[in-house]
Amino acid sequence: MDETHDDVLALFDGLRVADVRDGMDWVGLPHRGSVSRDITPVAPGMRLCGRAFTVRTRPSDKVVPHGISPEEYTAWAHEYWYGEVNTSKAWRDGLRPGDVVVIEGADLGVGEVGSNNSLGWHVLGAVGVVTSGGVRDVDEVTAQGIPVFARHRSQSMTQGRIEFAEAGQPVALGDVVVRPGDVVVADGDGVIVVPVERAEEVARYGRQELENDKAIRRGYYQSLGWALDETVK
Ligand SMILES: O=C([O-])CC(=O)C(=O)O
Ligand SMILES: [Mg+2]
Repeated sequence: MDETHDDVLALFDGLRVADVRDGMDWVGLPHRGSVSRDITPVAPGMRLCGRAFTVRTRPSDKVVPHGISPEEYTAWAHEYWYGEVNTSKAWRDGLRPGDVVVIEGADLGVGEVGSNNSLGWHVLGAVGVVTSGGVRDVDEVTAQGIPVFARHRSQSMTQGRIEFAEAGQPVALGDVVVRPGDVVVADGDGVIVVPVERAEEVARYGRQELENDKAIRRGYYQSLGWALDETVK
């Protein structure tokens, strides 16, 4: 594991997306980082912080065979499509603990992330997934709790629609560029990407704003006689 990088990630511990946004503003990056607001958590309460592991997919022009039996279709879909064309076999062994799988998707109504692949990537160390494409199996993704942020919910598998293009290169999440190793933070406010070389100072001023906010809200809690919770301690 890259120790320097993990030290940087530790600086973001507990920071909300709003704090990271503030930190970006404080260090002169007001127009950078905030990912399109239509990329949202699958379920309320999902949050993640990690380093970007980038994957790009692309619309496929490969032809789906016609007139084949369902058994032949099974072999084609499982062995050819998921084995060779749209496969995470090409990159998933490169995942390390603390990675966020960031997928540049296509607006094709495809559920390229689901309960199966997101859980498999988590087994290999990923803390969650952010895609500019779609998610399916939303109820199971919710129950499993591995954070997934996506642009839309879509029923379809990828075959005949989307194929793997490359991993480990800069990708687009909407109009935000994400490079491998950039810091990705996501919660109910959406997703923000921090250029890794600015991460330390962004976290410093993000934490300043979080502590400021906590102190004010703690006072309100006390006036209301509310028990203090983690958000104000
Ligand atoms: O099969 C897919 O591409 C997505 C999916 O449903 C899963 O991983 O569970
Ligand atoms: Mg599935």
